[in-house]
Amino acid sequence: MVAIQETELKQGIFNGIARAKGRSQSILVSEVHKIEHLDPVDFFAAGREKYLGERFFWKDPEGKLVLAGLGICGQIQSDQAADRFFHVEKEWKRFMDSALIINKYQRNGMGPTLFGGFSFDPQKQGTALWSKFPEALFQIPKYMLTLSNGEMFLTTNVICTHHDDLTLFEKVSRERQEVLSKAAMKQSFAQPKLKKMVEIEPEAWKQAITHVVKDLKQSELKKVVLARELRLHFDEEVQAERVLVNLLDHQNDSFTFVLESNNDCFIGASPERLVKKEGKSLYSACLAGSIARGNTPEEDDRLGSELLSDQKNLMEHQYVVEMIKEAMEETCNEVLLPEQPVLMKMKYIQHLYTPVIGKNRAGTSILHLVNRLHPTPALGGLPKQAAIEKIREMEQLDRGLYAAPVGWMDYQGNGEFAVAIRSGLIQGKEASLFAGCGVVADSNAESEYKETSIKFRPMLTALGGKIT
Ligand SMILES: C=C(O[C@@H]1C=C(C(=O)O)C=C[C@H]1O)C(=O)O
Ligand SMILES: [Mg+2]
Repeated sequence: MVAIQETELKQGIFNGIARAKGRSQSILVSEVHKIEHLDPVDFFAAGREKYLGERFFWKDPEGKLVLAGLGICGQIQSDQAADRFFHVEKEWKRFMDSALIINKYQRNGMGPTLFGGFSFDPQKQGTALWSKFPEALFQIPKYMLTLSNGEMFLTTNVICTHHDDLTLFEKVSRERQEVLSKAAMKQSFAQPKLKKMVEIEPEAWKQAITHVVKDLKQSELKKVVLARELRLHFDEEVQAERVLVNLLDHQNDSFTFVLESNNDCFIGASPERLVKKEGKSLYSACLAGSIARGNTPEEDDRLGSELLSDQKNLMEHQYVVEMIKEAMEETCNEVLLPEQPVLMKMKYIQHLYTPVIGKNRAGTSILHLVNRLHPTPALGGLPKQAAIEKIREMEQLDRGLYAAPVGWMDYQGNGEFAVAIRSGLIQGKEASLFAGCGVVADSNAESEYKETSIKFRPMLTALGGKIT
């Protein structure tokens, strides 16, 4: 079992309380410890009893960084459409301005770290489906495990107020020990049985595609992404841990994320980065244009080559490249990207992929970039505003956090956001899955329908179902 030396946290809380008294405001104390190896999923699962509904999980595709957060030490939310990015930024800065940070490791994703996401379109009328998630939802966890390049760290975050005394330290230290003892035990999670699968209005969806294709031929619109929903019914409550383990096993080269809010759970394995910031280095990705994987290596190669030279898919992709390049050039001195896309092969699907790298000019925050980039034409369309309005008008689906930015940022301003696709919302014994596709002037409703069916597969398989 992992035991932690207590002196630094005790001193930190002592100083935090003194600072809270001096300034008449609450103070965040954050302490980082290097710990022995733990399985991050076991850590996440250790929070089931006490912190259910207040947990998150993140893994980047290479597994260089894994985060698992338990409990809510602080939360930033917004239901305001206009300034939600700015609001999160401002509140986060307020926490950080007075925070006491004990962290001798100069690495990303530890110490005070914010995890959460934004909704796709705060101006679209929401439905009951996403009632547990505001337009922006970010958590500062009580306990956070960081797996950073193979080494493991535990961050403890505590809010100190002027009413507190050192019994706060005793409480936190007891609670933390409890979490670590539980995390040291392996747990198993049942695979619920899928009883029923309902495709929401597939025919109406195809008609919407045909309608949009007509619009694309008659207006300034070049691309619109339309998405649809699958509703699943199970014999028992679905536990996020089971789905998470399945995603990590079968979609390991994705961004894997879990964000709980109340009793609902948003979860997914996305191949698509929105933006990553590491010091001055910025990374983004253009991912659009899709084709199935082949059943044999030869068929797979043939499909890959077909995708690389298919005009409809190249067009779908090129719109994304143009927009991301332009957005990155606004804040970067130098933007590098290859001239031609390459293939990104996932388990069930292959995509056209263009990586983008930039050197950030001083002062641009990751949230500024998230705001500028979201939604890229891979998830919204082009021109941005007209496409969002078309989606608002034509799409039945309440996207909620689907296709929107989900990710983390730390107190040093580093962070990463993925585009939350290949995702689903678990609600007790039910779940909704989401999938969309880029509609351009050459699109055909039937093949876009098939493309979205493939895109449901990662989540559907993780939930124990399959598409025949
Ligand atoms: C919208 C989704 O995927 C996006 C649409 C793609 C396409 O239409 O070719 C490809 C990758 C993603 O940017 C989804 O998976 O739901
Ligand atoms: Mg497509």
